[in-house]
Order: sequence, then C-alpha cells, then structure tokens
Amino acid sequence: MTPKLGIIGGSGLYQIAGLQDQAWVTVETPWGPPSDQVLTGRLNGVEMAFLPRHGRGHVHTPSSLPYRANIAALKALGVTDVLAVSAVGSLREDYAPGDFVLVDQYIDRTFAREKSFFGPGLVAHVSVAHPTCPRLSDAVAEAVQGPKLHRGATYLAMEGPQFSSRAESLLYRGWGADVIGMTGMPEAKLAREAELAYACLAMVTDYDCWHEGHGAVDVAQVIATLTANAEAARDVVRRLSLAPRETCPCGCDRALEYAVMTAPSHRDPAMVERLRGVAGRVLGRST
Ligand SMILES: CSC[C@H]1O[C@H](OP(=O)(O)O)[C@H](O)[C@@H]1O
Ligand SMILES: Nc1ncnc2[nH]cnc12
Repeated sequence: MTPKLGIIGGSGLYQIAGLQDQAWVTVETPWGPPSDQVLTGRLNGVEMAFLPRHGRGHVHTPSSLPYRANIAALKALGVTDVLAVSAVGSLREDYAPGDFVLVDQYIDRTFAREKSFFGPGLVAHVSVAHPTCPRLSDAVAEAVQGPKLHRGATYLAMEGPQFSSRAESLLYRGWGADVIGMTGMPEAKLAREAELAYACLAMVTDYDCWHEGHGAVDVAQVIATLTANAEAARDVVRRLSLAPRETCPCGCDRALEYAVMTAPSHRDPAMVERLRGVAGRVLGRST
C-alpha cells in the first residue's frame, strides 16, 4: 500500500509551501465541513493533504473545532498517516521553549467535545492504550533536524480556551504530564477510530504558569516562539518519508477489527451509512 500523509497544522502553521500540483480542495463529510479547505499535492514524491486545524486566519477555538469532520475529511482523501503539529506548554524544566516533542500518551481532561464517530445504533470501543503510532513517530523523529527532540511524552489535553491556573498547572505536573495543549484530544481518539496512524509533533512554546523563573503564558509568548519555529516544523514535513507497507505493524489500520459491539441485525441503518467513510473496512463499503 502506498501511504498518503495527512498533516494537521496547529497554531502558527496554516499552510505548507512548495507542494507540487497543489490545490485547495473543499471536502464535505457527514459531520459537516472540516476546519478549512484541504491543501493537496505532492512533496518529494509523497502524496500529501494539509489541513490547518484552526482554519486559515485561526477562526476555530479548541472547543468549537470540527474534530470529527477533520479526521473524516482526511480519511475521505485517502490519507493513511496523520502527523498532527501542535503548540504546547512545557510542564517540565528540561522541555524548553523551542524544543520539539513526540507525544505518545494523553491525559484527556476535555469535556465539551464530541469524542466519537460512533453512538446509539452503532456502538464501538477502540483501544487507545497506545494512542500514537510508533512507526510513524520513528519516521518523524528521523526527519527532525535542528531543534532538540524529546520522545515519550504525555500530553495533558485541557478544554481551554483560557490557559490553566497555577494550581492546575502544578496538579498536572504532579500527575506526570509533560506538555499541555488544548487540541490533542479528541483528535487522537478519532484518528484511531478511523484506523489512521497518528503521531503528534508538539512544539514547546512556553512554561505554562508553574515555573518560578518564567512569567505565566500568554499568546504573545506562544506566537513569538512559533514564529521562530514554524519553519523547522515545515522542514520536518518536507523531510518526512514514509515507506510503502502492507499493514501498520502496530495495528493502527485495524483498530476497528473487534471494536464494533452492535449486532448487525440491531444496527441503525442511518448510522451505518454515516459511518461508512471512516469505518467502511468493517461495515462494508456500500449497502
Ligand atoms: C495560541 S496558544 C493556544 C492554542 O495553541 C495550541 O493550538 P494547536 O494545538 O492547534 O497548535 C493550543 O492547543 C491552543 O489551541
Ligand atoms: N501553556 C499552554 N496551555 C495550553 N495550551 C497551550 N498551547 C501552547 N501553550 C499552551
């Protein structure tokens, strides 16, 4: 199978230059439109689809983001591997602003978002014990040149849009979270439901508000670091190479294999139709 790379660009990363045969395409999904049009094209021979998470001009809040439509749109475009790029605050002394982090675990503290493609009439439970793909994360790690890279980090996903209080920041540090952001969940969970390999390249922009030696995070601080680092993130995308494969060794592309609970005879036909684009492999492609 020839892989196709989906990039979800976070704060500060609203487009990728230099794609061959590039076009901004409009995609509709059963969950409405994604955050923006999707930029499709080829980079170094790799098919690619780029979606600015907050939309060009940064119009969607972390809570109002159409997470399901974003993942469904990438799936509809034939994407197999999703690299999510995110700005994050650091919850550790040794993760400094400017550093890059490959996330492998999440603590999901979000509460005002739709978190599943499934629901009444078509119930499914996928595993998110290991929410990110080690194969894809390895490929991303190889593509990082320049910024210091940390691996094996836990991302605390908060609801926002306000930044944390100091008490919260200290609490999350006590829980063992390494970085904090507002968009990692439910994005990673939905990618798993859609059987897409998912990796998160986080760019540290600040020390949130726990650090005695640094002032509390604000948007100006985040933007200043992002401006200095966005090109390094684009370089990673440009260098990222994905080998053709039969299947994903970690099983990301078969996450739904044993996940659907609802008996075929009890499935809601409208739900089945709605889910066909993301779960067609286990539901059948057409009626
Ligand atoms: C501009 S600071 C807060 C904002 O930045 C991060 O966005 P993203 O993950 O899309 O890079 C963070 O999660 C907040 O949404
Ligand atoms: N400190 C922080 N908290 C939440 N989201 C962030 N994105 C960048 N920095 C952040």
